[in-house]
Amino acid sequence: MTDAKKQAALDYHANPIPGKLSVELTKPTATARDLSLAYSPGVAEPVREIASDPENAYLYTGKGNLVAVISDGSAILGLGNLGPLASKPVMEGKGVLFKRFAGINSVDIEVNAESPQAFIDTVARIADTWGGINLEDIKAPECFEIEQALIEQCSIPVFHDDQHGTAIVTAAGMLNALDIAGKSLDSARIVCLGAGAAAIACMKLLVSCGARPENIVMLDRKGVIHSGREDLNQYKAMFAVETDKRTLTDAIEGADAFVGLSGPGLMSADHIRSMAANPVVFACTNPDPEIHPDLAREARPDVIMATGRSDYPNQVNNVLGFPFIFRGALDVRATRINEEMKVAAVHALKDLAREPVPKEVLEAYEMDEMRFGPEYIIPTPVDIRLLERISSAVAQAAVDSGVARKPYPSHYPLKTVDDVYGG
Ligand SMILES: O=C([O-])CC(=O)C(=O)O
Ligand SMILES: [Mg+2]
Repeated sequence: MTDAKKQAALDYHANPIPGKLSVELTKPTATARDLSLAYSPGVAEPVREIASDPENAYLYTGKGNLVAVISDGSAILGLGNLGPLASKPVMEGKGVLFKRFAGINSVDIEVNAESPQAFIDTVARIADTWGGINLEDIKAPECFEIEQALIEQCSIPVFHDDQHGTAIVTAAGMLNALDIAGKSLDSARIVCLGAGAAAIACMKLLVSCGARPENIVMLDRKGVIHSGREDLNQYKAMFAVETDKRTLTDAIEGADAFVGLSGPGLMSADHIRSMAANPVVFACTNPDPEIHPDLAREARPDVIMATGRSDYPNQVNNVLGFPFIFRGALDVRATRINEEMKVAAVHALKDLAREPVPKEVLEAYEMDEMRFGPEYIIPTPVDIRLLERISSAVAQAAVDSGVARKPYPSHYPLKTVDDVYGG
């Protein structure tokens, strides 16, 4: 970023009031009567109701539309372990996106935990008060154990956004990009640079969607993850392949697709030049991608390129997933977000990219045209139809797969965030 853009980002966060979120009241509070209902003595009535049946919390409190965004700051974007407090702008940012795109209230919680177990215990003890828990920016491999333990201990959806949100959006974008390149997922040779939370989840979901494990080469900081390595944790070991390739230069030659979830600037023009025809390059590290889109295009005019950023075409970022996935899960009171719901989200997102783009989106991006092709493989976050399509698909999949505690919502499909409480 230029110095001017950096300063603009700081000013945006500082002015006119610090931060990006506030709390609003939903009930009248003008009169003594109002206050006697909102607080003592009236508040005792919903207390008694909830004490006698915890489900009543959905009726008398904000629980059903409230998500906790929880991090320990151990893997903030692609910036690394900068601690809980430094993660707060990102967690507030996730709250902005939850509210803006899906009408979901959220509170950010940054936990200073000395161990994964301490983090798990902290979250488990406060879990009941939320409709769902979005885990964010927690480093691998600890994030896998943390998420699994919390899913087991909580009866509300617990979702590690960097794994599954990113994987859903990547899979949708990849299916479309390969299609545009005239290729298919089941025969594509894929190189994944990075072996953290997002990388492992992305490759797992691509395999669920039809990619062949033997066609995937994953690299961590030490190079290719191959079957001869003895330093692999169980998550990386799932992707160990028999190969004599050792470096990115070895692996990328002739590859159809590259997925970068690693660090800034790790891919060179030479790497991209050695890929197969119509290469698909997802350089998704935030804020600075593995290769700059301008450099990639200069090296390979036939590239189909995506980044995690909103200032270039094809933003493959979990913002296209998590707000709407939680919306659908909350509205059927799902006990968890399962594989069926994730795959339903992939297809809803992928299919939406093939439809004509509404004029509001063109205006927001100051473009005359956007149409399914190399420069538009995935919808943009401002596309209001995401709310309708993904939430509906996820809610239906939750009902069909037996994790919903309520029927498919009668107020669906949602056309705007003003509709989220129904009529
Ligand atoms: O915040 C973003 O832009 C996407 C994300 O979750 C990350 O990079 O960790
Ligand atoms: Mg994140």
